[in-house]
Amino acid sequence: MKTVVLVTGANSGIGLALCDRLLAEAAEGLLLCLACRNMQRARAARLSLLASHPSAQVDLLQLDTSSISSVISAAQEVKHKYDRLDYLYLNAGIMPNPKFDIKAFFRGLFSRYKTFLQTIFNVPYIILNTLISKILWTNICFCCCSDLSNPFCCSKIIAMFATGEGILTQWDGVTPDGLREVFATNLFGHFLLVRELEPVLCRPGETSQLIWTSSSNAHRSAFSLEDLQHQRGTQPYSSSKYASDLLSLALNTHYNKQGLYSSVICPGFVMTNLTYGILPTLPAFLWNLLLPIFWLIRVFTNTFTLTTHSGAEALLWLYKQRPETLDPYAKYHSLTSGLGNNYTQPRKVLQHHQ
Ligand SMILES: NC(=O)C1=CN([C@@H]2O[C@H](COP(=O)(O)OP(=O)(O)OC[C@H]3O[C@@H](n4cnc5c(N)ncnc54)[C@H](OP(=O)(O)O)[C@@H]3O)[C@@H](O)[C@H]2O)C=CC1
Ligand SMILES: CC(C)=CCC[C@@H](C)[C@H]1CC[C@H]2C3=C(CC[C@]12C)[C@@]1(C)CCC(=O)C[C@@H]1CC3
Repeated sequence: MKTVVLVTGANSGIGLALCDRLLAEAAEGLLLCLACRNMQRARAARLSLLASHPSAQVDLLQLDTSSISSVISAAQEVKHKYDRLDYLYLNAGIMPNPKFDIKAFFRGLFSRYKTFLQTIFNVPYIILNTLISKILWTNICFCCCSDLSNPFCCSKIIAMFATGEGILTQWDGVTPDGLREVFATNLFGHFLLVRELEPVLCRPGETSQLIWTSSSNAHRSAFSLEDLQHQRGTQPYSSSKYASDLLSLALNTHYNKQGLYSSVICPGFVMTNLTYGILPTLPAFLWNLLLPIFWLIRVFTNTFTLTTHSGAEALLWLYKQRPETLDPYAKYHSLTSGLGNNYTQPRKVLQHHQ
């Protein structure tokens, strides 16, 4: 009997890399279903997978997670075609029209200018302080750096690179169903899919796994139970990802006794269609020019996984785990060391009392 795996948003980026890695791991025993909104792109993805894994069984499913009717008919098709679903990767996601806020970026960077340099060059605090104070006394950046002795200054810069917090602006729309687009695509459509697929996910005596592609950009401050769809805020992506972390926890409470387990992963910062739009003046291939800078940043934060192959690390790692052994309060991070080695690390994301 083959292991049935369904991946949403499988035609590009991290989803496609995951499919490739799953097939490299276990092509023979796998029945892989690519769930995509655009069938032309889905067919192209299928062909590229079959080119490197000719013996693989790869099915296609039309699914637009932002549309209630599409989710319901896709779920019907799955239940009709397969009598089991072992893994459901909830990966499709959007961050509409993200823009890099250059002002906020430099404000964040230079307000901690001295501490940043201190870390990079590892110059003792006292020498650096004297030097920089003399050179930059009149520099406004220096004025901003009011708290040199604060060891969190540098970690704040690293956090800015790791999470993108405070340096991105986004946009959100409304779907024909009347839902906010980011909420519907990233969260609600997936939730509905899980509910609709209950009969094939919850089978007596067997386990199945739900695996959400969340983000380091998931912030509690962006999420409110009173405004689930994030109609009133400016961080819809962050809100939807935080909501997926919470939902995963709730699904565990609800479904574990029926053999269904849910986990969240964070792929790190990966260069994909989702991120290419962030620097709009830069065509996708020119992003590669930034690679040396990104490799340098990676020395300070192992969250710069950069490639889709590396970003899919935690997704693949979870595939190999027994779900009962996983920590529902953890987010599993794809990480890449300064030397380019990929690994997965659980990090506590939600405290029991939250
Ligand atoms: N790149 C990064 O740095 C990070 C990405 N992530 C998350 O990883 C996941 C994958 O994104 P990534 O690979 O980066 O970006 P991509 O844009 O390459 O992949 C997103 C996938 O989701 C699909 N998708 C979008 N909207 C819908 C929809 N309504 N219905 C069905 N499928 C849809 C896209 O299809 P189509 O090709 O038709 O647009 C595409 O296949 C997302 O959930 C994203 O939030 C999380 C953290 C960091
Ligand atoms: C040198 C230079 C021009 C740096 C700018 C880099 C930024 C464009 C990236 C730094 C951290 C990145 C990041 C994301 C987008 C691109 C950055 C802001 C995400 C927000 C993308 C979507 C996610 O889910 C999380 C990512 C966190 C890190």
